[in-house]
Formats: sequence, C-alpha cells, structure tokens
Amino acid sequence: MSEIKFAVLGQFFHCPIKGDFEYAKKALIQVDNNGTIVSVMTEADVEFQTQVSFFSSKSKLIELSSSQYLMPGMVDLHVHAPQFPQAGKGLDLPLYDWLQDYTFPLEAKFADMDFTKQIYPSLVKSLLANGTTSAVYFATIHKDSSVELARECLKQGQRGYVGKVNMDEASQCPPFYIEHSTADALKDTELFIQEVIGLEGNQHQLVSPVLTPRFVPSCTSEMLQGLGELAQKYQCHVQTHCSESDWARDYSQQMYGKTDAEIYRDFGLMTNRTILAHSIFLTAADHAIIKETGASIAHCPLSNMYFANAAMQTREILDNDLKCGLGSDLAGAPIPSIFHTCLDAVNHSRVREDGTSTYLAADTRGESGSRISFLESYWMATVGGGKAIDAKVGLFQVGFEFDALVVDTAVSDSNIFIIDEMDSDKDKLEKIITLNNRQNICKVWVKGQLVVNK
Ligand SMILES: Nc1nc2[nH]cnc2c(=O)[nH]1
Repeated sequence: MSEIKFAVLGQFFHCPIKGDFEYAKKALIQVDNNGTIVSVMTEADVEFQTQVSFFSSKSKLIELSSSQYLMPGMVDLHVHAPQFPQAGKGLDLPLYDWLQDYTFPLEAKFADMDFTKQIYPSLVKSLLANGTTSAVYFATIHKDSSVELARECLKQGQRGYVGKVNMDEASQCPPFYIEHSTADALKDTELFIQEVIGLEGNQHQLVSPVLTPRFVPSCTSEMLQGLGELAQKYQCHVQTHCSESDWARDYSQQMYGKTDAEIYRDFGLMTNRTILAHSIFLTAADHAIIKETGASIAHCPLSNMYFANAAMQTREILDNDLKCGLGSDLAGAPIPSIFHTCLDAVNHSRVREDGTSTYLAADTRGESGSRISFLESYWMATVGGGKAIDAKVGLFQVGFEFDALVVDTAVSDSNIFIIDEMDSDKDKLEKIITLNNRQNICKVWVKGQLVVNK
C-alpha cells in the first residue's frame, strides 16, 4: 500500500452531478505518494478526529482557514500556446483574416527555440496561477518547439496534452507557415508522439501527445488520412476545430459535401479521446456521431462571440449528454482563466436565450429555454473537462487524482465578498465561480504535487 503524502483539512466544493453541487464544511482528504485521493472523510466519520490528530502529529496536515475553499483543479480543453503574446489584441478581424494576418505570422516564429523558451514558461506559469491544472494545447507545426512545450508542462508540474499542429493545404496556409511535405509532417508527428511519451520525468504520463489537424481547411485529405492512422496506431488524443464559423462550415461542405464531424469520422479521427473545439454548427447527425464515438466538445464561449457568427447549442449538448468541457481558446479570446470562461459560458447562453434586437418583440427575440446555470458551467470546467481528457480529475473522490486549488476569499485584493449570515452555500460557490481572480488562488496541486504556493 502506498504511503500517505499529506492530508488536507477544510471545506470543499465540487459538482458530482451536472447542475448540482456538494459542499463539505469540514473534510479530511488523504492523498498518497502517487497523488491519488485515498480517503475522503467528514466529521460524521467516527475516525475523523483520530485521523486529524494523527496527520497533525506527523506534520502531514494542511489545515485551511475559514476563508479558504478547496476546489477541484480547472481543465482548459482548448489553448493555443503560441498565441499567448497575441492575447488581448487583434480581435478586430473575422477568423480567416485573423489567422492569415496575425496568427500565422506569430506562430511561424516558434521555429526559433529561443523565442519558444521565452514564451512557453510564462504561459504555463500563468495558467497554473489561474488554477488550470490540466491544459489541452495546440502548439505549432514545429516538432522541437512543440516538444519543448510538453517539457515545460512537465517541469512546472502541469497536466499537459500537447499537439504538434498539422497544416499542409497550400491554398490555405501561407508559404512561410506550412509543412515541408505531408509525408515529412506525418513522420515528424510520429516522432513527436514518441518523444513526448519518452520525455525524462514523464513516467507517469503527466504530459501526453495529441494529434492535431488544425482544421479541415488547413489539411489535405492525405494528411487527415495519415493522422487518422496514427490515432488508431497510438490510441492517443486528437484535437481539432469543428464547425466553428459560417466560413469554416461552408468550406467543408464545398470541399467534401460533408460536415466537419462526418469528415473527421470518415478519416478515423473521431474516437473517445477526440476533443472538438467550438462545434457551433452541429447538425442532429453530428450530435449522433459525437455521442456514438464518445468524442468531446470544448466550448469556448468568449471566442465564439468573436469568430462563430452564432451562439453555441450548449443547452442541447448538455441535455443530450454529449461530453463537453470548457476552453479558453487563448488567444481567440484573451483571458487565461477557466473561472472566467465559466462566467462567459453563462453569459453566452443568456444572450442566446434573450436575443439581442430591440426591433423585435421580446418573445420573438431569442431562443427560449437555452440558458445554462453557473453550476452547469462549473461542472463543465471540472468534471466535463476531466471526462474529455480521460483522466480521473474534477472530483474529490477516492481513486481520483488530487488536482486541486485553494481559493482564499480573504486576500487583501479580493473581489469576492462573502457574508456567512447572508450567503447560502450555493451563493458562496456562485460568487467564487464568477468573482475569482488569480490573486485568490493561493495553492494549486497537480497529481498531489504543490505547484503554486502563495
Ligand atoms: N479560434 C481559432 N480557430 C481556428 N481555426 C483554425 N485555427 C484556429 C485558431 O488558431 N483559433
């Protein structure tokens, strides 16, 4: 039996059931040397006090204060790592022009390892400080630079899913940012998979490789075919963009006469480890394909407001029990925080429900019944994300990995203001979801390893 590394004593929130939450006022969570939760006790357990005293006497007890809340780590299902320097600017163009004018020139710079090493450490640090314990990254087309991102995740202790981007369609990619050849790119991708799996210190697979066809327009059918074969061979994760905008949806129809989900399925890219970013223009048949294959959706609400030309079917996706989590889509949206994304997801659904045009009567303006709740968005950010990456994270339950953070509502520069006599447990959780900032996050653990400690 593995040894207990530490035990945390304090209050916690988590969401075992979509749309609901659990609050434990005083709990003791024991974590073993592998970073796995081996016991979750509350005061109702007869052994509770004895265990608390035991871990205290061994100096293995981490006791939270009354203003501190233990929460599951956040899962960001869609981050463009090389776009970090672009965050907060350049969102004035539609998707196609934004890629060509701003994004591809920036991503091309990651051929330079010095530039890579200047950017990626700050990005990983920033995400961890915002409570993102697991991140699913698009890197760039450059193998060595992409491996460096995986190495950086490992170094800072973040659960990282990293993809070397593939793009080889000459009509859609600029000459300065395109694979040398499809065959070379596929070889590089296979090497990338092997190098990431074999990284020094990655025995527990904290970082994993992800096959990453950028999206249908940037890939030839040979590339999609080759990546589909690698997905079957290595059983690794796959990530891509799916039906993100009118333009992207129409491109697929013109080229293949199919939707993105149908194209990915037909090339063997839809598996229960596939993450489809955006997924705005889904048909009923797409829903069926996604459900049948067990693929997941990364909902990126803020970026959708810039690029999607439409609102996400979040309500239907949740009601249809499709696997769905949240993505920041840095830097199609500027904010590196999945707490913020929770708020965006709710806002996005409310705008959809209400509609926008003041020239229309209220009852014809929006799509009634399409809102989602704060608890549903938080569920997506934790449990939904965990299911998408196929990791046991997002809940404080025995057998789950201890990926967690401590939110302190009493830090001097806090936006969260809790009054115990006035705020119910649900009020407190909603306040934390909506008002939490990185200054409130004082501790972060990934797989039982303390990676942020303020
Ligand atoms: N939001 C977003 N959509 C894309 N579609 C293809 N590439 C991208 C990208 O970098 N960001």
